[in-house]
Amino acid sequence: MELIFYCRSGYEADLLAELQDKLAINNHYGYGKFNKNDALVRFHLNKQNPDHIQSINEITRLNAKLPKFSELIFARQKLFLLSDIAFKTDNRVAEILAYLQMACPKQSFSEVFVEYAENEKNKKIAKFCKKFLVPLRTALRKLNLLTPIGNDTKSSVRLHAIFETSANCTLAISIVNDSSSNPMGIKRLKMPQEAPSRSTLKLEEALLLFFSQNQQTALFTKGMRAVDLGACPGGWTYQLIKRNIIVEAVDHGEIAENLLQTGLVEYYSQDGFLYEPQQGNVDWLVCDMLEQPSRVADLMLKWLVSRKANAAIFNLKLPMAKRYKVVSVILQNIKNTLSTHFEEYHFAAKQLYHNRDEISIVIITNTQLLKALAKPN
Ligand SMILES: C[S@@+](CC[C@H](N)C(=O)[O-])C[C@H]1O[C@@H](n2cnc3c(N)ncnc32)[C@H](O)[C@@H]1O
Repeated sequence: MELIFYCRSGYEADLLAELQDKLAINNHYGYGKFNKNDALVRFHLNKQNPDHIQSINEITRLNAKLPKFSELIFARQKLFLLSDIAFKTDNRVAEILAYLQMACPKQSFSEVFVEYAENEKNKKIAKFCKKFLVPLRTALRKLNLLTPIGNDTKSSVRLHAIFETSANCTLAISIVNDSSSNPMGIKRLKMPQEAPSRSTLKLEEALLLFFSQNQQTALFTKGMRAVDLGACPGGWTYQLIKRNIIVEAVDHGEIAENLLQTGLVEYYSQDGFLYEPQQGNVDWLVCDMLEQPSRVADLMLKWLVSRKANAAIFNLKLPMAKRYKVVSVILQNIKNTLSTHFEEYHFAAKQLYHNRDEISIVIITNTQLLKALAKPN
């Protein structure tokens, strides 16, 4: 059995190191393969018969013992390989359907993605993928292999047709509640016109990835207070005031005038490492200061442990080399400190599409906010 993961181009070795580390926790061993900058890693699991195509049920059972997609920092998508197909004819749709009927007859899918791993080389296949989606989807629908639109009892698996060239295709499946719901594992966002910087998309994506809509509504309520360290020109502050949060924006730089005019932003030209909240504490601490990651992590912990903040969202800049190793030590230190000081806490970390050489982290330590997090989707 082979697993397929997408990641940011250039991060393949980091993702593989993470996979080896996290799979070994449950005694899963194997080997990974990737080409540098391909944005894709294939991981062959030992002790799983490679020639036997497992049933979807078997895959689901196996998946329960693997690290969850949400636990993988560098993975943009988590897939199970069905087959690599070298097309023999021009009728690619027919060949894909023939394979599916042979390998997993009557299996229906919640949806189908025709996609590629996002790298420089693959840009030329984008147009083909876009065109190929319609005939493949139509053919799957005709055979009742796709959950009909509007049907609430959706299949628990998604079909992925992955292309590098039009002559070959890799068929894979993802488990709907343990994978990215975005084609290519990429959350595409439109730059909001009133936001003063593209950085705003980092916080918007983080909120969408880490929380469901219901959770967001419960976690960000009118009148809550936040501190934004390294706020300028104000992209993150913009996301917070959009959610009716009062923001103390801290930075020596210049904050966008339109944010100040909302009446929800108080600007403080101070050092983020020394700043103290105006009312002693806040609901949310956010931080996008480009600083040494361990220094930022320590600062976040200081606020959380002393109850100056109930929750935090922050970015950690990644080092140039051994990124997984360095970051996993920092994250383990964070978790150790949290476990010492809190009976219960929520922690998640991910490299987002809008992150470059950084990762985004969310931590919630406050009991009320943890309850809000328990809201169903
Ligand atoms: C990547 S930018 C933040 C962008 C911002 N999140 C946005 O969405 O517009 C980093 C900011 O951190 C600020 N910064 C760096 N070190 C700081 C410090 N010690 N105290 C306050 N601000 C700091 C910089 O001035 C810079 O404006």
